[in-house]
Amino acid sequence: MIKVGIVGGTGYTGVELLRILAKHPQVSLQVITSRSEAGMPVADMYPNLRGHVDLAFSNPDVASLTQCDLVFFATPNGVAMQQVPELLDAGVKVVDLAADFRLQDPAQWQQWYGMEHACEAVLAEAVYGLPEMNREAIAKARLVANPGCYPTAVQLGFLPLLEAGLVDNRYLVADCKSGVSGAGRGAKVASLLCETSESFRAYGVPGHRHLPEIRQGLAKMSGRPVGLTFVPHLVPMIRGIHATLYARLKDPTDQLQSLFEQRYANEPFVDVLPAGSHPETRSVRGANVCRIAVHRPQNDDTVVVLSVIDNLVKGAAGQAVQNMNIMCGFAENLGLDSVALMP
Ligand SMILES: NC(=O)C1=CN([C@@H]2O[C@H](COP(=O)(O)OP(=O)(O)OC[C@H]3O[C@@H](n4cnc5c(N)ncnc54)[C@H](OP(=O)(O)O)[C@@H]3O)[C@@H](O)[C@H]2O)C=CC1
Ligand SMILES: CC(=O)N[C@@H](CCC(=O)OP(=O)(O)O)C(=O)O
Repeated sequence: MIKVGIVGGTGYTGVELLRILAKHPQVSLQVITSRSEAGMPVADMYPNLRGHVDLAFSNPDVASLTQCDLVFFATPNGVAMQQVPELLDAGVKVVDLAADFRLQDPAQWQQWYGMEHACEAVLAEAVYGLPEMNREAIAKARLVANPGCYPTAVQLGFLPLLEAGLVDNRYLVADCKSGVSGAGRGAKVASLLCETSESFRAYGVPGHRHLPEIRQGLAKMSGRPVGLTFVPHLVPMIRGIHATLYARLKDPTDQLQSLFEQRYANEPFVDVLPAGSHPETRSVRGANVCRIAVHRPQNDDTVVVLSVIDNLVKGAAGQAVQNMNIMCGFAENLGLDSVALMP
C-alpha cells in the first residue's frame, strides 16, 4: 500500500484521478489539495465520490506532501516545476499531468509556454510517460511527465508506422477533435454551453502547444525529425478525443492490419479494431484504453489511422495511474479495468 497525494483535486483530471484511485487496492489517499476549496469535504463538491473518498480538500503544503510516497500534480502548466525538486529530495515520486516536464528542451518550453523553466536539472531526468514507448524507463523513474491528451492519441496512432519506417515522415497530418472537458474546469467564456453546443470549429491552427510535444515523440519513434501538421477542433461533447491521422506510404502494402495487431499484441490498453472499423469516442468513455483502426482507402498509397481515447482517462488520469503502477512495481492494469460507459 502506498500513500498518495493529489495537488489540484478540484479540476477535471483531479477528480478523475480520485475516481480511479478510490478503488485502487494499493493506494491510500492522504492529501487532496485545493486553494479555493480548502476545508470542504471532497464528496460535497463531487457527489459521485460520496462513500468512496472521505477526505477534505486542504491547502497545498509541501510538508504534508512529503509524507506521501507518490504525488500527482493535476495543476495548470508551470505549477509542478516549482515544487517537484523539494519532493524528489524528500524521496517522493511524482507524476505530473501538466506539461512542465514533457519537452526535453528548455528553450522549447519557454517558446511554447511563455515562461522560463524553474528546474532544468530535474527536467533532464524526467521520463515521458507513454508506457507503450517507454515502459522500462518509467519503471526506474522518480519523475514522470504524463503525456498530453492529443499527443497520446496521435502518438499511439502513428507509432507502428514510424517504428517500421513505412511512411514518408516529412508529411504527417493529425486532424484531431476534442470534447470540452479538455479545456479544464476553470470558467471561460469559450467553454460555455452556448458557445460550444450546436457548433464545431478548429482552433490553434498556426501552432498549438501540443505540436512540439507530438513532434518530439514522433521523431524519437522514427529516429529523425518529422514534418507534422496538427489541427485540433472543439466538439460539443464532454469527453473524448478522435484523431484522424494521414501519412503517405513509401511502398503500399497489405500488411498494415497485422503490423498494428502485432505491435500492440501485448499492450493492455491499446485495442486494434478489426479491419474496416470506425472507432467511436463513446466506446472509450471512462476507460483507460486507446482504440485504433487502420485503413488504406481504395488500396492507394495513403494510410489513414483512426485513434480514440477519453481525454480524461488514457489522455490524463488513467495514463497517470498506469504510470504510477509501473513506477511502483504494481500490475500495470491495477485499478484500471473499468469498462467504458455506453450509451
Ligand atoms: N482536461 C484534460 O483533458 C487534460 C488536462 N491535462 C492537464 O492536466 C492539468 C490539470 O488539468 P485540468 O484538471 O483540466 O485543470 P483544471 O483547471 O480543471 O484544474 C486545475 C486544478 O489545479 C489547482 N490549481 C490551480 N493553480 C494552482 C496552483 N498555483 N497551485 C496549486 N494548485 C493549483 C486548481 O485548484 P485551486 O485553484 O482551488 O487550487 C484545480 O484543482 C493541466 O496542466 C492540463 O493541461 C492533461 C491532459 C488532459
Ligand atoms: C479542448 C481543449 O481546450 N483542449 C486543450 C488541450 C488539453 C490539455 O489539457 O492539454 P494538456 O494535455 O497539455 O495538459 C487545449 O487545446 O488547450
